[in-house]
Amino acid sequence: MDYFSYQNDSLFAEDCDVAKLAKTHGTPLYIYSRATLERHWHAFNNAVADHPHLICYAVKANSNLAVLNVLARLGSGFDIVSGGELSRVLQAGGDPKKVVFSGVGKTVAEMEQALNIGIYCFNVESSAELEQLNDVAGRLGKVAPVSLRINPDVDAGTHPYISTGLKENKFGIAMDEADTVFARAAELAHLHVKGVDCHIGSQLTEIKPFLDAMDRMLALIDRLGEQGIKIEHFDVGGGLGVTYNSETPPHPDKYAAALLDRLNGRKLTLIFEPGRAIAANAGIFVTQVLYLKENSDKRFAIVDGAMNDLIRPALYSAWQNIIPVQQNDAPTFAYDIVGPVCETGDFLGKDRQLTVKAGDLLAVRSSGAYGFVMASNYNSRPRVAEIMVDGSDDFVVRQRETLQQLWQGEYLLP
Ligand SMILES: Cc1ncc(COP(=O)(O)O)c(C=O)c1O
Ligand SMILES: N[C@@H](CCCC[NH3+])C(=O)O
Repeated sequence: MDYFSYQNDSLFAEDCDVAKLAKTHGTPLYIYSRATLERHWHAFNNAVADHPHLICYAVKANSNLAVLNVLARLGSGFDIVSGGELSRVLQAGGDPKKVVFSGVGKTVAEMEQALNIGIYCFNVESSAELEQLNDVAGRLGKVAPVSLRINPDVDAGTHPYISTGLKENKFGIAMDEADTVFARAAELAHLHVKGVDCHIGSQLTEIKPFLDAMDRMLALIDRLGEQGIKIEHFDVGGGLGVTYNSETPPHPDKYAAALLDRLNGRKLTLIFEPGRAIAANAGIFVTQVLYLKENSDKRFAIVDGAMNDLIRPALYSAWQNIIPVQQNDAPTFAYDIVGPVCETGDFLGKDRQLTVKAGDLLAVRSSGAYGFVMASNYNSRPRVAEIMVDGSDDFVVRQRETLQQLWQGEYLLP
């Protein structure tokens, strides 16, 4: 079931006419579907329903308060990477007791904030961070719950910029140091060792790399058990891919079944940190064609949305489907869909077969994850509005930025 589909040639988001939303709220515009977010979260939660688990949505994928609130209402936990994300989770009604804190560069202030609030676990990524966290917890008279993020050195088979589980990547503690760092963690007075975690990359479309990583992590967990270090949970990270084009990532059911099979009866709570798999296909980015331009080689559709609004195509050459908001049968031509930003890399798609004219609306699909959250004000472009649809209702969940907001906090010299 696709909550973004055509009714009489007009694109709908659930029961809302996308063209009408664009007219009411202007373009460019992000539109999210509540039903899709909920379905994707339940897909994970149901997949492990019979096993102790926690689904910690990766806030970085889409941190709009309404998105977090929809998931918090389902009982979701959250994977955060900053004090800012922790504050957002609280603001959205999320339960701090279900928060795991990842990231290679947690500051003392962020550690203090999370310890004072009382989160589920810190995912510690280096020896230096471990010592720092122990000191901070001691100073506050607290015991920090910790999991060590281990870099299993497996190839996730994804884009190099979003691969995180190789030795050459900055993430996690190297596997060959893991036993020593765990032993150190176990003897530090202000830490309580709870778990082991890994996250090998994003947009994985095969189960095998996950299982390769899991085998190495389970071997570590078994060794730690023999040393008397009891591990309560295994956090498998996020990374499950989505269909942007023709990828066929496993359904969470299949993915979880394979992991549970590998657990082989071990009594470990499983933690999942899905971001993209929950949010990407729950959102579209709507943009309007400003001008058509052609030369002897190329046709361009110049649209009002740009790389500052949706950077994935420019940054990773990511392919996202671009579809008309109003379908028709007229002949199609190959267009590069480009934005107004002064960069050659400013494109949303290249060589797309479309029928378009100035004024038409286009929707870039799969834009709910790593879309708005990566937006910038480059070229002094205000960040766009975000809408959430729920059946036939639509809600502004973030207002379009104003020009005044752009230079708020900037000052002229006296
Ligand atoms: C530690 C951690 N957990 C979870 C995620 C979410 O990843 P994804 O959106 O691919 O599920 C990321 C980002 O890759 C991450 O770095
Ligand atoms: N921003 C990336 C994913 C990064 C994953 C974060 N650890 C993307 O759009 O694909």
